[in-house]
Amino acid sequence: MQIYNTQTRKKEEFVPLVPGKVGIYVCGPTVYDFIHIGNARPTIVFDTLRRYLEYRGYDVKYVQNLTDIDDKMIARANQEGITVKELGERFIAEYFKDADSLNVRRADVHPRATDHIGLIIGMIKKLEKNGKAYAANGSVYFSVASDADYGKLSGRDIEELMSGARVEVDDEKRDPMDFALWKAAKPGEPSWDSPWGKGRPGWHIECSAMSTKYLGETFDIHCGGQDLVFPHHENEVAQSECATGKPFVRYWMHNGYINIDNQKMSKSLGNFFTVRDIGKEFDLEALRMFMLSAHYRSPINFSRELIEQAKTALERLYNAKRNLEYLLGHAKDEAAEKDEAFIKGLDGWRDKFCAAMDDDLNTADALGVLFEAVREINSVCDADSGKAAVQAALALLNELSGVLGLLYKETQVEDPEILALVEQRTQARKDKNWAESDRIRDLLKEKGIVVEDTPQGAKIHRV
Ligand SMILES: Nc1ncnc2c1ncn2[C@@H]1O[C@H](COP(=O)(O)OP(=O)(O)OP(=O)(O)O)[C@@H](O)[C@H]1O
Ligand SMILES: [Zn+2]
Repeated sequence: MQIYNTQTRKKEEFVPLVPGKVGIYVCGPTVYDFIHIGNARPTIVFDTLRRYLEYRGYDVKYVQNLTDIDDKMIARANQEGITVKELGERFIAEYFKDADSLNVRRADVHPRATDHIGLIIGMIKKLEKNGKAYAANGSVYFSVASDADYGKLSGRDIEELMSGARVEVDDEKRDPMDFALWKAAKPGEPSWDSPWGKGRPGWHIECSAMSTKYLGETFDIHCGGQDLVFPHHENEVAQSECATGKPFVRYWMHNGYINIDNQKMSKSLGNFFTVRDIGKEFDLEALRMFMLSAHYRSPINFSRELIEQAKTALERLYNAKRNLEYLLGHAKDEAAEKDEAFIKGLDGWRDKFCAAMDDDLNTADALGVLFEAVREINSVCDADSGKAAVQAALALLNELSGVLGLLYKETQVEDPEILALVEQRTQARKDKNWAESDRIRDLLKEKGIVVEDTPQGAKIHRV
């Protein structure tokens, strides 16, 4: 697989550190509010990366942190009159609700910053010992000037950064580019004991400390949105490499923005839609489809029309699936003449799908392949097809859409109450009692069941 590595600014062949195993760290949300659909992009895209690597046989360890202490957390908790801990618990639960409704699998570990204070302090002490950090008035800062490699991830020139940085009045930092590893406690803020007095960790250090704990000092893939390249990830590299003396991350992957009118969707600009709100208007599987319809590094300008399009595209996949399930229930055991070539041809679709995903996780092209495959399946599979052919087509459709985390909703209806209603409706139609048949159809619709009358009888499926 080729991966575009932000650090080298080119596509590189992905070779894991340990054959057969992959360690992935994704910067997760700061849990002070509901996530917006910009935040949902890395969540969905990197969940798909994980699924694909597993599909290709890798044993993946996937870690996503939850930032549950920082300035935004403290400000919001004060505003709401609750503790930072209560705020964190509330929005961690809300985050998982959204992740579940986007069919994003739980990470193997979801470390929280506040559960790792001792570990973080240990790393800061190491940096101090290595001459890379200094304490000032109960806070500790990373000394950017002490790190000759600083700027290598984002490709920024350190001299330029230094000269451009603003010097704050009363600044206790030696250089304006230095950043906080530990922040001395202010009155009313949550704090922990440390060698420098009471305080709390800075944001960047939590990711360095927790990724190392769960994935090792050097690991394979680190992901996040483009806005994190600088300063967050640049600072992570500096902290980790200066603490361990080893290379930190082998491949850096960054997703492009979800924009509104070509401006990044963000809380501070107020131009955002939460996943929860979009979920009131659309089935969130359509939002997942929308995210995967573009390459993860391309910006997407958000519009409702694009989600509508994604919904229609998704419906085409579900129709194909239902059709195959229906055919399977009626197909003959013996193969039709056309079946052998058709079954052989299915492997070609799988190969093309993987070729697209191998090209820097090109989900847009992979979806294109899936739709081409569906077009062929729809035109070849019919009432004459043998069972094996229909089964193979259905398996391929489920397999490839499963890699993308799509097409997971139940399509078959087994609920006895629903089946009894369908039976009553069939009887009403036989009796030419159209009013009753329409009434039952509407009742079924309310329960999310659509009835289609075919020459073979009533076909039902979930909406
Ligand atoms: N508009 C966007 N498009 C794509 N990814 C985004 C967007 N906004 C944030 N992200 C990503 O979402 C993840 C969670 O970010 P974080 O919790 O820092 O967001 P936030 O601070 O709440 O967002 P905001 O940028 O709106 O203030 C990060 O990987 C970040 O890069
Ligand atoms: Zn991070």
